[in-house]
Amino acid sequence: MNDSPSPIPDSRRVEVVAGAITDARGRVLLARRTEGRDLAGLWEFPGGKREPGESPEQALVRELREELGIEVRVGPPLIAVAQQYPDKRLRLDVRSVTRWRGTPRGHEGQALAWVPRDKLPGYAMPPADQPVVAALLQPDRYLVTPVPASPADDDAWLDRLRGALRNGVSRVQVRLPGVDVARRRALVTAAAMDCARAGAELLVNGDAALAQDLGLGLHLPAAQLRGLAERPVAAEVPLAASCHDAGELRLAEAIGCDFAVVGPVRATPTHPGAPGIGWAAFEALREHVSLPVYAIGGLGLDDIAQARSHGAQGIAAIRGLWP
Ligand SMILES: Nc1nc2c([nH]c(=O)n2[C@H]2C[C@H](O)[C@@H](COP(=O)(O)OP(=O)(O)OP(=O)(O)O)O2)c(=O)[nH]1
Repeated sequence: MNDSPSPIPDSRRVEVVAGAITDARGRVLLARRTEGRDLAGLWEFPGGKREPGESPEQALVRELREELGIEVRVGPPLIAVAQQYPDKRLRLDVRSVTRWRGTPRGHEGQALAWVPRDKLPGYAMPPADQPVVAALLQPDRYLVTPVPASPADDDAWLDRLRGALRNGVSRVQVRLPGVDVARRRALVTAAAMDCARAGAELLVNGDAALAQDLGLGLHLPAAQLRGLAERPVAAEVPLAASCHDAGELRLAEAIGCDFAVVGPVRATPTHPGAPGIGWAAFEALREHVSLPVYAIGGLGLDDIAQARSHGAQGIAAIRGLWP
């Protein structure tokens, strides 16, 4: 599928800064957009448009004073999401806020709700907010396993997987190209037990039958994704896809993928000769969908903050996450 050029000119770019305001019980403050405004009735993170000459921090302090009557200390960046809307290109820059003075009230007549984190997906929100909610709830790293060189290495491979789980990985794609069916099944079964014990999610790369059989998630290579018109596994199991262009991302969203992976952002030994697309191209692709999207290609833990600043859920990696 080809990338269609964006129909929205750069002059329609709108910079918005908002707060993920979180109280001591971990609840997040949402505000409901009032009637007569764009996206009326949807819930959002309080904030608003940056004015000329304002830094994001200054804009957020002003907006939250005007809208909620509180004086905030702006915390670290959570994620900045570029998103295409029918009439504009939005960039929603969300900052964590855990410290403020005063009690938030809807000074513009907007309803407010303190929402426990796990209840956030139940609130209808604008498209740019879906990746923000995912950034609050889902892992910022996605391990893709390397292939054990020979059957003699399978035990060591499982040891390394356990090491990765101990290091905090909680979303894993088992990718075993060239490994025969029986050995693949044995490795995936053993890996699934370790992941379950660690509370981690496991997705099998490219083998829908095996995923279905073992009740595991499925990760679709782009070539498989392109042949699908509907979700190939039950709604209860995780589904993800590797995508390289806007058409593949839209298809991944349309068939109900939970998240996608886009890259290579940098050149990597796994794909010799393929140059990295860079962060600007990653961000431009991401804005076509509201799925959480991991960046892949030569990335490691040190790249997570930069990935988030370009709208990524986080990083996906083989070497960067394998101990
Ligand atoms: N504050 C905030 N705005 C959001 C979020 N998600 C999202 O798509 N937006 C959009 C809605 C608006 O188009 C824009 C924020 O501008 P604003 O709050 O100053 O809204 P407004 O009604 O004055 O703007 P508009 O109707 O003229 O677009 O960003 C969010 O979580 N928080």
